Parts: sequence; structure tokens; C-alpha cells
Amino acid sequence: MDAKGSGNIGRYLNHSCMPNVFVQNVFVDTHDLRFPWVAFFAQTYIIAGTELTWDYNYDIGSVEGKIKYCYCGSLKCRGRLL
Ligand SMILES: C[S@@+](CC[C@H](N)C(=O)[O-])C[C@H]1O[C@@H](n2cnc3c(N)ncnc32)[C@H](O)[C@@H]1O
Repeated sequence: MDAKGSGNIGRYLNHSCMPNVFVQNVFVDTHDLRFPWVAFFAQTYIIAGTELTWDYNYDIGSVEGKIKYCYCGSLKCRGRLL
């Protein structure tokens, strides 16, 4: 998945270590495993106006020379995205 060239509103969802949304592949127009739709589902009741966030689940340290700090501000913040 690469939203660099094009994408939809999903590209604006930020990461949180305590997210209110989770992501799951669903198969809508084909059962070909290479072409899932990436769907977001609420994992808790979300009050209108609350920012939607999901857990990017990146492997910290997996990109050599790249450090990305997490600013989600949650109580369970892991401190880094990458
Ligand atoms: C898919 S974009 C999310 C939308 C982005 N914030 C924007 O304004 O376009 C992913 C990027 O947002 C930033 N980001 C998202 N969640 C973050 C977080 N919890 N802490 C720090 N940066 C975050 C990082 O730079 C990350 O690479």
C-alpha cells in the first residue's frame, strides 16, 4: 500500500499506541489475496468529533538509520513509531 501518488481520506489517519480503530483486510470485489480492501473498524464507542487513530504496528528499528518518535500522547505510548 503506497499512498504517495494517490489515496483517500484514510491516508490522514494518524497512529496511536491506544487507538480507537483497527485495520483489517476485506475482500469485496475479488477473493484474490493480492487485492484486499484495507478497511478500518471502530474498536470502541467513538464520540463524534474524536480523532480516529490506528496502530501502525511498525517494527521499531526495522528501517536502518530511521528513527520516528511517537507523539500520540496516550498513557501506553511506546515512544517510537520507527
Ligand atoms: C499516513 S500519515 C498520517 C497523516 C499525517 N499526519 C498528515 O498530516 O498528512 C503518517 C505520518 O504521520 C505522522 N504521524 C502519524 N501518527 C503519528 C504519531 N503518533 N506520532 C508522530 N507522528 C505521527 C508520521 O510522520 C507518519 O509518517
